[in-house]
Formats: sequence, structure tokens, C-alpha cells
Amino acid sequence: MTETETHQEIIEKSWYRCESYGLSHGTQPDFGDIREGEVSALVDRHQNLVHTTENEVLPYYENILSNSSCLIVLADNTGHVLNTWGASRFRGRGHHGLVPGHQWQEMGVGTNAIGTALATGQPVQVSRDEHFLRANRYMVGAASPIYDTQKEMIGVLDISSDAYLPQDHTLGMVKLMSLSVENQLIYAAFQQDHYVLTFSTNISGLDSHWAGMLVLDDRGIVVSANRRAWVLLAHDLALMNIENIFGCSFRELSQQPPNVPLTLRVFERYRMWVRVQPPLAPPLKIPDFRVQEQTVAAQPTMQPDRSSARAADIPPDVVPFDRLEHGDKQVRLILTQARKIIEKDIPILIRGETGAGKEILVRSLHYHSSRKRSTLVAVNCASIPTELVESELFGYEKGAFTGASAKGSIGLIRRAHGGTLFLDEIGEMPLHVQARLLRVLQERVVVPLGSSETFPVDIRLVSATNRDLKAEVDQGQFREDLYYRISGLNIELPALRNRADKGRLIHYVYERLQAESGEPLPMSQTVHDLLLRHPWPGNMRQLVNVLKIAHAMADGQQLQPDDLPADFYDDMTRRSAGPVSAATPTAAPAVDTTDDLATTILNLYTQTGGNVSRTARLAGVSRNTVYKYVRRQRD
Ligand SMILES: Nc1ncnc2c1ncn2[C@@H]1O[C@H](COP(=O)(O)OP(=O)(O)OP(=O)(O)O)[C@@H](O)[C@H]1O
Repeated sequence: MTETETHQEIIEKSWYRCESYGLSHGTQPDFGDIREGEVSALVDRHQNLVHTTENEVLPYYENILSNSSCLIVLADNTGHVLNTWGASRFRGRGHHGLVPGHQWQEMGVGTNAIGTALATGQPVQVSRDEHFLRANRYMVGAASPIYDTQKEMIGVLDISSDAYLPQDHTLGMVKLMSLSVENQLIYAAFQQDHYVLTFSTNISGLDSHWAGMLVLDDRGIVVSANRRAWVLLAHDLALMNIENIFGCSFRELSQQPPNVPLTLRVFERYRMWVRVQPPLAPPLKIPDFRVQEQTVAAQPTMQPDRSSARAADIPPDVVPFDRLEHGDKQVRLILTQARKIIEKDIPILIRGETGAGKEILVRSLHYHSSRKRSTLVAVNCASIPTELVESELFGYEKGAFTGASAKGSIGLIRRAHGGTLFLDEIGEMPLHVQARLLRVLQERVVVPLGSSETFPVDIRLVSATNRDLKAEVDQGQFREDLYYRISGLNIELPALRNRADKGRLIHYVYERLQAESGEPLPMSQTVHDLLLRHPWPGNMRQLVNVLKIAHAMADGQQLQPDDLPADFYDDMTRRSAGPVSAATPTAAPAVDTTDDLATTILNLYTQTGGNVSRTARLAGVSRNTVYKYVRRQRD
């Protein structure tokens, strides 16, 4: 939505969308069909958000809300209701659909406050006749999205009622409540060991949810900020030094008593009231140059896990360590080794085919290490243009070269200070950059481009490659001394097709996907067999993509072979025509056993109504092979 859009335009656009979804005014709402057991798993995954709303925000509105007949609804960012509070009269109308587990996206329910706020990313009020479906026209709703510090929408807060709601008042209140949830999430994540600076144009605003909020580490670097701060300061705040914002030294600011606000000029212009709250507990270590915390309001998307870290705490891009392996002894061994080594000052080099899960492994390793509170900086050396690799990695002084930012840059290596640096596709690093990296690893200091100053760094280094680096050393394309520096522990992550736990791993990935989409879908035995037999040249990445496509194609029905994409079968045909891949000389045969193949072919043959050509195409075998197995079955 653009800022200039009127309310009427927002509603009209939403109605258009509803028409394009094939809805008509008489359509009955479709709230999705999440099963009862899954509702509690859904709520569990968002317990931080639910808890914060219930305990930190709603009590402040109790007086106002207790006299009205409205219902407060919290939904996640897919429109699933997580919880409701308030009017029992309204709540009593069981048919209204505002109950945990029901999904309020426009696609199923038409224009409505939650769904339209989700679709536009903006607060919106939808009055009775503005609902697209007649079935919803008994109510009025006002909803406002909730964002995390990465500006990702994590949920929606809504006030709905079947009685009259004063429009401005209710929309204003729900906006304020969503800001309040955002602020509370930031507080909860940082107040223990960070400085929290609040600022506002007037002194009374300091206590309101409209105040800007900056989270500072103990050097005065901004590590997080609320949405108001971005609006009020209109600046890229990440990693800025507070001195550059308020023109006042961090020492001075941090020594200011928390209950005595002061006025300062922002960017040497506007005056603001500022208050600084020191950490509740003094920091144990001195972090440096941290990027924005990923833990704030992170939305875990996985099933409850068995690991020591609670699933609800694990960010969505981290696979719990004990879910990386599901019964493959080789993988278990390398995981055990890597977990021990990451705690020592020994670099790890991971070799593995593309998409085998190298980065996922590193994220999990970092997250389960003692450095989890510090930053993991993942750099794909192949994706940075050659001429920029050096400045990106090592940083630069202001004005170090034409086109350099006026502020200078600290570079990715220093960003990982106190944490982990992951250099993916290290084989792609140009030779002159390799020499510079070697010096950093030997001397443990970074010298930015155009500078003579040295900055000490404390990093754990993990590198990854899908090339044979030893061979590259022999050919003079990779420095031998660097090779030995980065390969303290050398591990090989096997290709998916060669993993002994392939079946269980496939199921785990599928379970994650179902949990993410909130739409459970059984998988037919034939699909399961086909997945097991596939050569997976793109490994885990390809598996995830294939499953996502199949899940979308299945339309809520059991996954069938026809739901799998065409190139999935192309791979199988290619494999049956020749060796799996030249890059995997040690590859085990992709077909697990002849029995599996026979079962798959016979199942497909039955499902296609005895169509030999389709069976051959779906199974990735020749027509003769199909005849052979069918005949064998008959005899
Ligand atoms: N153990 C796992 N469990 C669930 N999903 C996984 C796992 N490993 C990998 N994936 C999925 O596969 C995708 C690719 O994994 P990842 O990026 O770690 O591969 P990679 O080996 O680093 O690839 P490349 O060599 O291309 O950089 C991930 O985004 C994730 O979706």
C-alpha cells in the first residue's frame, strides 16, 4: 500500500484481490483446517508473542476494554488466530471464526481487518459492509501488524466487535498496542545486558509507545531499534555509533541517571528528550560490532525438538543440532567432532556438494556454541564481485577508494568479532585476498583498506567449499599456507543420496515444511519411494524445493507422484541413463534395493491404470523395465 492511498482505495483493492481469488459475496468463509492437536503446537511456536501481548500489553488497556463488547485477537503472520481476549458475549458466537487455529487470510475469508492488514502491511479498520463476504458483515474490525526489528511482520493485533466501534479511537488504540508489543519484545530481549535509550520530541512522550528506542552495546553501538526510531531518525541505524546520532559521547550518556532525561540535538538539528536505561545486569563480556540481534521476536517454525535449547527459542533458520542427523554414523561422527572443535580455537573446513547443507550445519554449530549470543557472519565469497571482496571483508577507512562510503566500513570480519565467521565457497576467493586473509588469521588483527590502524579480532572460522581445494593447491589456484590455516578439522558432509538416514531426513524436512505452512499433508507411499530413489544432484536444497512445490500442488490432498515437478523426473531419467554424477565417485547406488524399485513401479502402474509409458516416465525407468516388473508380478 502507498502512503497516499485512501481508506476507500484500500478496501477497493482488497475486494479486487478477493475477486481474483474466486470469492463471491455469498461464499462461506474458509478458515483453513488445522487439526486440534496442531493448534497448541502453533501457539507454542509463538509463545513469546502471545505471552508478551497477554502479560505486558493487555493489562494497560484493561480498563478501556472491560467496558466494551469487543474481542482482542492476536494472529500470526499467516493470519492464524493464536489467542483472543475480551467480550464473552461476542466470544459466545461460536460461528464467528475468531478462535485459535482459524486462519483469517483474505484468500479464504475475504476482506477483513486481520487479512487486509496482512496483505497491505498497514493498520486498517474494516467496517461491516466493507467485508467482502456477506457472512462477515455482522462485525467491525481494526487491525495493526506487528513487526520485529528486522522489519519482518511477525503477527497482527486486532480488535473486533459486533457492536459499534468508534473508528479513529479503535484503530488508534490497536496501532498503539502493536507498537507496545514490538517495544516489549525488544525490551525483553535486550534490557538485561544492553543500554536502552528512549527519545521523543517532548518529555511526556518518553513514557509512551510512540517514543523511539535504541539498543546500545557497551560501546554505544546501535544493535537494535524500534520502528519509531527508524521513522523519527529517518536513517540507517544499524551499527551506528550513538555519538554520531546525538553528538554526545557514549560515556557521558551512559553515566546519566536513568530518571533524569536530557535534551540533545539529533544529527545536529532537532532537539529531542533522551533517557538512558543501563543494563539490568552488567554485561559479562565485551561484545564488539554486533549486528542486529536475530533473537528478537524470531518466529521458530519447527516441531518441538529434543535438543537442550527449547524449540521456541530457536530462530527459524537454525536446525536444532540433534536434528541434523537421523541415524547416519558418518554424519554423527563429524557432528560430534565439529561441536567439540568449534569451542577450541581450531578452524573447520567443510567439504560437500552444493546444497548438501553446509551453511545449515554452520548455523546450527554456532547457535549451539558458547558464542551463540554473538554474531555469525556468513559470507558467500562467490557472490561478492571480485573487486569488492577485499573491502567487504576487511573494511575500509572513509574515502579509501573512489566510491567508498563517506563513513567508512568496518568490514565483515570485524563484524564477526566475538562470534563466528563463515566463509562459504572459499575456493572462489581471489589470490591477493587470500594473502590478506592469511595475515588476519596469523596475526589476529584486521587492517582496513586505506588505514594503518590495526584492529584485534577474535573469531571462530568455518570455511566451506564444494571444490577439491587440495587439487586447487596443486594447480596453484589456492594458497597452500592458507589451506593449512583454514583446515584444522577437515570434514566431508555427504551428499543426500549417500546418507544412510536419507528416509528419515526427508521426513524431517517435510515435517518442518508442514509446520511452517500450518497445513499437514500425508505423503503417499509411492511418493515416499520416489523421493528415496531420487539421485538429488541439488541435495537438500533441491529436496526442500521439490517438497515445497509438491505441497503446493497437492491442494490439501495426499501427496501423489503427479504433484512432483517435471524436472524431478528428468533427473531420474538422466540418472537411469548413466552414472549419478562425476563429482561423486564414491556414490552408493541411488536405488536402495531392487525390491523398493519393484514396489514403486507396481504402485505407479496401478495408479496410472496400467499405463506403461506414464509409469516409466514417473519412475524414471525404461518401458522395458516396467514390462519386466509387471510380468514378474503376474508370473
Ligand atoms: N539438515 C537440514 N535440515 C533441514 N533442511 C536443510 C538441512 N540442510 C539443508 N537444508 C535445506 O537446504 C538448503 C540448502 O542448504 P545450505 O545452504 O546449508 O547448503 P550448502 O551446502 O551451504 O549449499 P552451497 O554449497 O550451495 O552454498 C537450506 O536452505 C535448507 O532449506
